[in-house]
Amino acid sequence: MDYVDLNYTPSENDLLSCIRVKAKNLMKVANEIAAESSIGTWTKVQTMKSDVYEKLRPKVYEIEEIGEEGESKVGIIKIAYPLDAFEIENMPGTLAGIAGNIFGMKIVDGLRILDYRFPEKFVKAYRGPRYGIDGIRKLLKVEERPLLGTIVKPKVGLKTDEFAEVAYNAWIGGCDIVKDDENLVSQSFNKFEDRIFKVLELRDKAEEETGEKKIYMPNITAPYREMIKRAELAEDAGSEYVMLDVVVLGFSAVQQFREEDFKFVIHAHRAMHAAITRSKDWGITMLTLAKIYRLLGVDQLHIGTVVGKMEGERAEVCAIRDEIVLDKVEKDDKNKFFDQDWFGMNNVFPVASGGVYPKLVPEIIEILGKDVIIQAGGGIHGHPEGTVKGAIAMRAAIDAVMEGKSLEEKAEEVKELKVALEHWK
Ligand SMILES: O=C(O)[C@@](O)(COP(=O)(O)O)[C@H](O)[C@H](O)COP(=O)(O)O
Ligand SMILES: [Mg+2]
Repeated sequence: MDYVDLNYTPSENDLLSCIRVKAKNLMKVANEIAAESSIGTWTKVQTMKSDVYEKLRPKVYEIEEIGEEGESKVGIIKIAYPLDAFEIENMPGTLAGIAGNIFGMKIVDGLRILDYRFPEKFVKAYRGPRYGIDGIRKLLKVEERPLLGTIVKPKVGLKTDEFAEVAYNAWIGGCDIVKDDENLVSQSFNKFEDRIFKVLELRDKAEEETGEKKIYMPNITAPYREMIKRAELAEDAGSEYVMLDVVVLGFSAVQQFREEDFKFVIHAHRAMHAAITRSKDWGITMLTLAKIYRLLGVDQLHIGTVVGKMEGERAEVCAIRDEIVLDKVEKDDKNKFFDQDWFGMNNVFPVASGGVYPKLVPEIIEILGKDVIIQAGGGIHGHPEGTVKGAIAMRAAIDAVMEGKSLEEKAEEVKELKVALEHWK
């Protein structure tokens, strides 16, 4: 058990990992996971140097058995990795070790990474978000209320002009933000190079007519070099934002994009995350991914709504919010397994999206607070009277909360909200 040292006290400089494991023998599997995720393999090797072994060997410093499932024991293990084992500025390289082969080992019946604690030196090796919540509020000139966004629906299929008109209607109705859907890229019926100019032209028109700052989030997700070309187009067209499907793009592309010289606010969509985050026995928690994306420098990130169509319990979604919003996070041993200091790194604006409609707005704000971007696609374009009225209804729902009124009271003032409350009981 070379890698197990239950008397070890982690140092401030260690990268810490907390893992839920299922296995016949927790001690043995903890030892194997520590080995396989660092300098070891299935057998002793004659090529091992004592200094390598001493300096770079991680230590399993906690093993807590929490239950049994069939013949397997279930436990929470914590491993402390010395930073010298990593090229700390290289996120994909780091994850290849601490979140790589270990998932494939026969000896584990379940392995889920619950949380990482990134020490100061590691955190400071990353740029983090360029804007953070304050920077985005300044840009949109919205001081306190939640921001309102929409996703143009149908997801794909509208021609460029049709798409731009829907965007314009959403802005006129009161949306701050209009975004592409995660799978709208540059299909033949709506080419990116056409859409970006057409939509921003109508954005400008909507700004003039409403006197409000309006934002378009174009999805530039594509193979890297093509993504850069689209970012340059967005820059030329006058976009302050871009949207990245961060999970399908990969950690390398997201890290590299943040290190380019663009000044965009980066909106991170997490399509495919649930393939990694949803199973309670396997994978990596969304909280852990969210911490990684904060380091990599996204400014906005989808975290769930609790009350909408996507999976995500209240405690977990609130824990994720804490990790991306707060500067000093305290552990709760339920979703947050380490105290995490972000050493002044900018925070990330949480995005609540997925099956949202006006009736859910008060609950979302009660759960996540006012520093949230509330997005509705179907909940706006599905309004019986169309997009403009749908946006008016969602905006009124947010205003009701800010004014301390019930939705029903507000619906007496704003008939579009009344229609929406009737339609989506
Ligand atoms: O395609 C959709 O489903 C959405 O555009 C929402 O549309 P609706 O408002 O019409 O539901 C978003 O992609 C989801 O919110 C993503 O999920 P999450 O935010 O959980 O990552
Ligand atoms: Mg979508």
